[in-house]
Amino acid sequence: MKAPVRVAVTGAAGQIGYSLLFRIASGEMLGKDQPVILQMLEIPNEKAQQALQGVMMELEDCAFPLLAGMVGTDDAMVAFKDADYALLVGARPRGPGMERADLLSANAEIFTAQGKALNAVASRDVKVLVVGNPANTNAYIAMKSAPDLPAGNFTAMLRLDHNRAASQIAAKTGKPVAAIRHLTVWGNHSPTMYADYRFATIGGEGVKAMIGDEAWNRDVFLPTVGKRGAAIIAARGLSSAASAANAAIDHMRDWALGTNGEWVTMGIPSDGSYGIPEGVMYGFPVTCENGKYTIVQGLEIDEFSRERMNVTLNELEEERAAVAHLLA
Ligand SMILES: NC(=O)c1ccc[n+]([C@@H]2O[C@H](COP(=O)([O-])OP(=O)(O)OC[C@H]3O[C@@H](n4cnc5c(N)ncnc54)[C@H](O)[C@@H]3O)[C@@H](O)[C@H]2O)c1
Ligand SMILES: O=C(O)C[C@H](O)C(=O)O
Repeated sequence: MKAPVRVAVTGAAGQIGYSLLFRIASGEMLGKDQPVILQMLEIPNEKAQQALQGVMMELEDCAFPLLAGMVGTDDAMVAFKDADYALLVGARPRGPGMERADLLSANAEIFTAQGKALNAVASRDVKVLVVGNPANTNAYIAMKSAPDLPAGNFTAMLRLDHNRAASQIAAKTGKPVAAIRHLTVWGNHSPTMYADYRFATIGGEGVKAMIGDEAWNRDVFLPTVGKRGAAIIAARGLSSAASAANAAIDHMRDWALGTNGEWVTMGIPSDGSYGIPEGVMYGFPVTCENGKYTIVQGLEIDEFSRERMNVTLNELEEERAAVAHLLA
């Protein structure tokens, strides 16, 4: 039996937490041979802490063979202590009358504090996934607040967008979703994201040629994928939770256990590839092996794609500028 690893999850009593924790404890994220210790963080509020206790009771009641321990806390220094994996889900939601800038600064405070706590107490190899919105900028803030950890340990979740794009393509082509390869989503987890199937294949055949409909790409596919989060909120009255938790599991599993050469999308600090300025937390196509991700290189960027990639880049740069004073 392997030694247990420590998995920190913030916002553990929230919607996504409820879909996520049980799957981590059952081995779906890190493998059926990998025991885990769950270190769960919630806000210092009686109701939230009580709800967290309830979640922990249920985790106990599952008698998961791989669940080697549990910690529930309101202290980030406890939750992140020696963490090997950290899923930062808890964030401040947008309230009535709140502008995007207010949301950015409310979350900047949370992710500055959590970045500092990770810097102080987490494993030096900790793999961090930020789910809480605005995910890319929150991940950027946490990364900047943790100068002693490698910047590449911080990632943002674009995998839900990637999975949404795959399902739309499967529906359009009538092919199984599992057969789609080489798909990606560039940029920000926001409606400006650029879902790109120009390189995608199904059974070795190019998806672009198979669909052969640029108007569908521009007028149906891109808006459907980009606005899917809003469509779910409109339908459910709550934001996506099970699909978001599923994407978080996919992201961490692939990062930790590898993709066997297949592309997945991760929000990562740019290394300058594809003209995206270094350090910007941007969705890229990557492959993963031995616990490391590598950006897929050499893809041709046509004029339409460059335009889309710049729109989402500009939005990220605006978000970065809006929080810059908090990171000084
Ligand atoms: N990146 C993505 O694809 C994606 C997809 C879906 C949702 N999200 C985002 O994920 C976040 C969580 O969604 P949810 O539906 O679970 O929300 P939720 O409101 O149900 O749960 C969030 C939980 O986080 C807790 N929390 C808030 N601040 C915290 C802090 N500083 N430390 C620890 N816990 C804290 C809250 O008390 C709450 O229990 C939201 O920001 C949502 O917009 C992102
Ligand atoms: O869109 C949202 O606000 C929720 C989430 O980020 C999503 O994509 O479902």
